[in-house]
Amino acid sequence: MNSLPTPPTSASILVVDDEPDLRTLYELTLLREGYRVETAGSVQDAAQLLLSRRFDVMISDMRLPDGTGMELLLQLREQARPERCIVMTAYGSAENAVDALRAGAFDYLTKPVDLRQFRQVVASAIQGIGAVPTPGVAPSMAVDAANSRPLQGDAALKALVGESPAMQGVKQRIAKVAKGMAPVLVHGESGTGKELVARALHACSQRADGPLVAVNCGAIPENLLEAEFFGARKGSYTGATQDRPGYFQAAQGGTLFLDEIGDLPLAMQAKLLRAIQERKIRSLGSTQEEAVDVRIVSATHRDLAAQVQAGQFRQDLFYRLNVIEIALPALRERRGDLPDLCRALLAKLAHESGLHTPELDETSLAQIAQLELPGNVRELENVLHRAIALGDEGPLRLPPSMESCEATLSNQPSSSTLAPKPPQAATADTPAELPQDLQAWLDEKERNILVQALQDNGFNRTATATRLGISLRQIRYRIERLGIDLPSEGNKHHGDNA
Ligand SMILES: Nc1ncnc2c1ncn2[C@@H]1O[C@H](COP(=O)(O)OP(=O)(O)OP(=O)(O)O)[C@@H](O)[C@H]1O
Repeated sequence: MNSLPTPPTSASILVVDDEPDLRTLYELTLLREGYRVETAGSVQDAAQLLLSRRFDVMISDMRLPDGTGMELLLQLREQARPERCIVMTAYGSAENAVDALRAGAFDYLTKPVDLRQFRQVVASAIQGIGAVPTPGVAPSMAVDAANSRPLQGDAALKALVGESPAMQGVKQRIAKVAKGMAPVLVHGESGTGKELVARALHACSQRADGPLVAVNCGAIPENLLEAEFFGARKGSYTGATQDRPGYFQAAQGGTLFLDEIGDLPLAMQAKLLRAIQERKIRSLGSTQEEAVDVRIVSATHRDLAAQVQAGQFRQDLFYRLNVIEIALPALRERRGDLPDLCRALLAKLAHESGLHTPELDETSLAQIAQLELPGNVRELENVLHRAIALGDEGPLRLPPSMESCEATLSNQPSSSTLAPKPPQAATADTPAELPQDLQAWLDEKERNILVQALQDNGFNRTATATRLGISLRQIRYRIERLGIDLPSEGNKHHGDNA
């Protein structure tokens, strides 16, 4: 079967398809790429081959005469085999593809298979296996080699501070799903660390050497979305004086992180869905389509399922993005992580600002424990930033006049060691009735505070940021996120190429 000479360390691939012509086409395509190939026409034949040897990758059609590619995939997973699986599904059967990804397939291809895409997906599955094992070598080698990026991935996981059971679960899930191509949707309140999760997914994947492109979907003007995502050819719109790559091109071979995906307008959702399904994009003003090899990680603080119900988010796109979900806990659900978080954030802030790292003693921790912190870790970071900036030598103390904290102090009785807040400060801001939609309620509060502070500071963002104890980047981000219109200056920051 395998007649062409192959390099001694080439990867080995098993192709399973019952149509002899297609089998030959795939086999020849792969042999030309320098891989070693075996083929099988049924589940039984494939199982027989798998009994006798290991492969690096198995590519299987979904529908086979005596079963399904899914059965083979599940068998491999049950036996904890190292083969990466690519399944081929009929055009339009999105459910099969999603089910296969959920069951642990590395990736899927839609029939009729585009050979360029076929080569790309296989290359992507092989990439990161490292020193590709020759047949007969212990399977663990392939697994170890596939994990050949422990330091980068470890560092990114460590940046996600917190050892509470909820955070341990999140980190385990990241490590488990990082290696595949399945789209991941990260869900969590604002400030819970969704971007850190996306970075960890990228760093733990075999794409870690490729780019990570982070995009805030809510911050791009609607008329620029298409050009920003897919690129634009010179002259395609006023101001396009040269060819410009889009986020998809910039993320080629890496990860595209779509933050605030729930803010994407419906028209753009349709275009994004097409790009994800076809894995091809067309730059604005171009007649040519180009293939893209990008892993999609998206994030939202919204309830996307509810947005689907309300007709604000396309169900098919939701289905595509949400193949794997990672839910990030709010800080109030993991209060036990506060000491570790404070230590890590203080060290980071002190390093960034050149200020000393204050000691955290029981009193400082007790003070911090009194804060509700509805803005999660980002709010904790802001509180600590202000405390360092305003504090004296010695252990960290929250300044009694820390106005931005007043609203967040809990109603619980203050400890005598704390700088006590008048109870009315806490209750004045507490709604008579609990909000139906906490995030919308918090957004509204945040918006009012920002508008007030911007007005007080003549719409100078730097002065407003200083007044509120947050960084310029954060205030820009919040202004964009909450859609606050500034009288003179436009906000141009939307993509953030890491
Ligand atoms: N577990 C964590 N460990 C350390 N730092 C964290 C953690 N979670 C969040 N942070 C810090 O909090 C800030 C906000 O995090 P991040 O931007 O990832 O949140 P987010 O959930 O993406 O927020 P948003 O929805 O508002 O975009 C960042 O400075 C980040 O480094």
